[in-house]
Amino acid sequence: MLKIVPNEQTTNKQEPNKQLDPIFETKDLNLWYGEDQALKNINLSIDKQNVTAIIGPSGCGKSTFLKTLNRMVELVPSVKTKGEINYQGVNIFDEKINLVELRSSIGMVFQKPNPFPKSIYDNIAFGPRVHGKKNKKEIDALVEKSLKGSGLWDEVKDRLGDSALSLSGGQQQRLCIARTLAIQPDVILMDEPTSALDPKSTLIIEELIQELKQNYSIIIVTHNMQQAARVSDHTAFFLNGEVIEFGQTDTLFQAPTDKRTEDYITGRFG
Ligand SMILES: Nc1ncnc2c1ncn2[C@@H]1O[C@H](COP(=O)(O)OP(=O)(O)OP(=O)(O)O)[C@@H](O)[C@H]1O
Repeated sequence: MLKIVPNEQTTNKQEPNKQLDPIFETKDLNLWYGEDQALKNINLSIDKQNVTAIIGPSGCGKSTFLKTLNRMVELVPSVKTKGEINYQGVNIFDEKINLVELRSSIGMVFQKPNPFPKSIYDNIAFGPRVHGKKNKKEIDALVEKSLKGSGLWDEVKDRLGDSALSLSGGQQQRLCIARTLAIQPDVILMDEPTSALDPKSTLIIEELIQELKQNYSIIIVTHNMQQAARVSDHTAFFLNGEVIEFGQTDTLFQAPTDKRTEDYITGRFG
């Protein structure tokens, strides 16, 4: 959790049974790698406890946008940003922001499953331990809860001491999701989480995304338009670093308002 008091805008919208306020609002967000501009005037409002898909052709800035949401993109030294990203009402570029807290609030799952070469148990326990949890019972409970949350518990509960590398690719990706859940985030960023998986494992992860959105806000980059249509509530279409169209997924796919969106989703380019 970020320990910065949210502004009024956030607190006064927390009414029961009403659409929750946005988890992210970007304002005139621009980003450069050196001299090359990768994001141009991005203004998006992303809902809480929703799945938002980011689609668009290769090189249009999808991953850059995703990694900007928890400032991971700044690991590239040449990166410069301008504009705002308000996360629960707090601008993440504010100098008071603690990046460790920000990144534990906004977890990330990558394209290729990347478990540590450790046991299944230690993969999940690693993050909580780094964040200071020492109590074995507490860590055991968190490991179980996280593996249940990613739908992997029943498959691994009798072999928690086995190497994570002994799991299948799909299981490894669910382990990586469990590892993210163990940090107790509010948001899960997913960068093409199923592109390295077979259709069956893909389906399992897509079903999992539907369950996870009850408790988390999910933003997923995908090249697969059917996947965006299946799993997301809202979709943003990016092109050359700009958001061309953003809206309800059904509307964007069935009645796009911009010709470029239509051309992309009908496979005319990209
Ligand atoms: N580390 C980097 N250094 C310099 N330029 C980069 C870096 N990462 C990305 N870029 C450039 O920024 C632009 C957007 O890249 P990005 O990876 O965000 O696109 P993408 O839409 O996610 O592409 P893909 O679908 O191929 O993964 C591209 O022109 C890319 O070459």
